[in-house]
Amino acid sequence: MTAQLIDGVALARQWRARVAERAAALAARGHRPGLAVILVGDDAASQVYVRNKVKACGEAGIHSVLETYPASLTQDELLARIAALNADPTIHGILVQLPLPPHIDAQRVIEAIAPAKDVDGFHVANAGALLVGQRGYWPCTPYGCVKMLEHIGIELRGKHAVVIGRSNIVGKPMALLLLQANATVTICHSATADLGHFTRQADVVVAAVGRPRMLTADMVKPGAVVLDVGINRLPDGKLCGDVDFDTVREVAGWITPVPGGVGPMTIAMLLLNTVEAAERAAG
Ligand SMILES: Nc1nc2c(c(=O)[nH]1)N[C@@H](CN(C=O)c1ccc(C(=O)N[C@@H](CCC(=O)O)C(=O)O)cc1)CN2
Ligand SMILES: [Mg+2]
Repeated sequence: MTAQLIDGVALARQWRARVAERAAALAARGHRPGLAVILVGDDAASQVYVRNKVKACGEAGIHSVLETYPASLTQDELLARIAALNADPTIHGILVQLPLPPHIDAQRVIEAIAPAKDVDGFHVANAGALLVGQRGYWPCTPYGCVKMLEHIGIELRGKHAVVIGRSNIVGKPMALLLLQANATVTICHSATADLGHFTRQADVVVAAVGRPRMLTADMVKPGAVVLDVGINRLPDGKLCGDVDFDTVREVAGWITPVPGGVGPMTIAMLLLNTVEAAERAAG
């Protein structure tokens, strides 16, 4: 059996078109959605991601402002910029691209963003809202994974989902979203003994560890859905996921590629959260 591919590029395109319709409807009422993107430092990958975000905004009819600062920017200077954007009525979403330079406390910066404008869903108020099932903003990568699972029509109730990774931006929110969909959820991480013991029981595996091709075919139950959140740059410059795609695709029922899987959905969900924030502000 060869797994069916979940095409993140095509699904993201569909979501971006839906966002564009909602943005146009808001603009017609005089409420053009606006996103501020802040980049500190010169991380090459981050530069690509913020450029892609700004471009995607333009295509969806979302106004965007890109603020780039040198790595020498102080934390207080960054906090002052966020305070100004919090007070700017033309801006509905604010995101600070991660990672930040080491002299800046990322969590302190995230907590400075008004929760209503935190379209990354990283603020503790949004994390708490997800935990207790209240309305808030969901982090874009796990949100994109949920949309992919909905798209393939898998019923999660009673299924066993294994999340590999426990970061605040992917692993933990992913586990909570799967739990909300009535899956039985196991979180595995770097200290998990015998990872394969867990993943072999999984109907859904979400790999978000940042270790190239660590999930191999012998660790996957035949027919399972495998979502690969990893984006690893190999020494030869090629990109690969956390999943050993070529072998796992022979066992899994569904699989996401890297590139072209979860990554494009992350940006589509950022746009969705931004248009949602603008709708909420417009009333
Ligand atoms: N403030 C944030 N910082 C970071 C986030 C985030 O959601 N908010 N996530 C990641 C980076 N990221 C978005 O910011 C991101 C990474 C990758 C992709 C993507 O589409 N990747 C492509 C491949 C791109 C390439 O060639 O390098 C793919 O998977 O097809 C989108 C968004 C960390 N920081
Ligand atoms: Mg830091």
